[in-house]
Amino acid sequence: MTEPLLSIEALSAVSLRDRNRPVLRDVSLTLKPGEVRGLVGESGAGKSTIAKALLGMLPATVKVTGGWIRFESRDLLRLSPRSLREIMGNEITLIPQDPQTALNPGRRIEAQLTDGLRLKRGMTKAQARLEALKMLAEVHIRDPERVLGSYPHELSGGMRQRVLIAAAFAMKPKLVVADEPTTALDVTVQKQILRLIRQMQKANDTAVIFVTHDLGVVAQICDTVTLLYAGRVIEEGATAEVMTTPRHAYTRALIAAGPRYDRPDAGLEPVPEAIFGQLRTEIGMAGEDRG
Ligand SMILES: Nc1ncnc2c1ncn2[C@@H]1O[C@H](COP(=O)(O)OP(=O)(O)OP(=O)(O)O)[C@@H](O)[C@H]1O
Repeated sequence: MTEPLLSIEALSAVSLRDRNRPVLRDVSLTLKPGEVRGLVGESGAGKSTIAKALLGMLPATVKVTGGWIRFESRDLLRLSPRSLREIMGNEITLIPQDPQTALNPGRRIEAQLTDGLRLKRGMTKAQARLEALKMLAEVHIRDPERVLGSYPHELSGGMRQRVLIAAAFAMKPKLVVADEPTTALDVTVQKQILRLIRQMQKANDTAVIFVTHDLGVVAQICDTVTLLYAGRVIEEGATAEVMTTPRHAYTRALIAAGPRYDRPDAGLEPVPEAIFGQLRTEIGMAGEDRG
């Protein structure tokens, strides 16, 4: 059996901003090298909190109350800031939600792509430029010279996201955390970007944690899925199995509601209110506000 690359064990956290309300409740999941796992759930389910914990970016107002995050043999929650800095941006990287805000508007793409290569891989300016051109070609950017010379506002949203995908894979990381990477893009571009992430992941055999609201996206690109509600794992397993034989009534209702279950305007069946009641009882949320 392959050793897991990542193993989250009984992770619990509370929000200090919100009267110590539980944000994560005993969350466990494992990820093998090269596995693509979807983290799915409605707003407030705790997906981003898990992503931030993996990236060493938990806000001061979220307090971990128990559990471990083992990355290979290291416990990410208890590493020195220096060891964390060595891992983040190198072994674990991020594809962010909004390519617009993730890039520095005042610097050309070349400077933003080559900084890491020069600093972390010790390349000269000329070597880093060549490497950046290669990286852009890998994410199917046709005129990499022009893109390197551009400022972010001169590129489309899809192009900016390609640049960030190139940057995320540039260091040959073991794990990429993709935090709703297509939410800010047009539907047609979304499809291309999903395909690209999957291609890059396969070519490099990188493990990916893919945060999304969208079960349709999970079905398209994730090998495995963990479904969260109010910080609790409700269902998990191989994507094909969960989608065809879901065990929990909530999962069944989400699948029936269609890929965009989070958008009532899509005109699909909403999740019946009774199921939320059942979830709240199971999770032991009596007395907590729903939010
Ligand atoms: N900076 C913060 N400080 C304290 N609590 C927070 C903070 N950010 C989020 N929370 C709380 O953590 C809970 C989970 O939020 P989180 O952002 O992880 O959910 P999510 O599933 O990613 O939702 P979304 O899809 O809306 O991003 C929420 O109840 C929220 O109130």
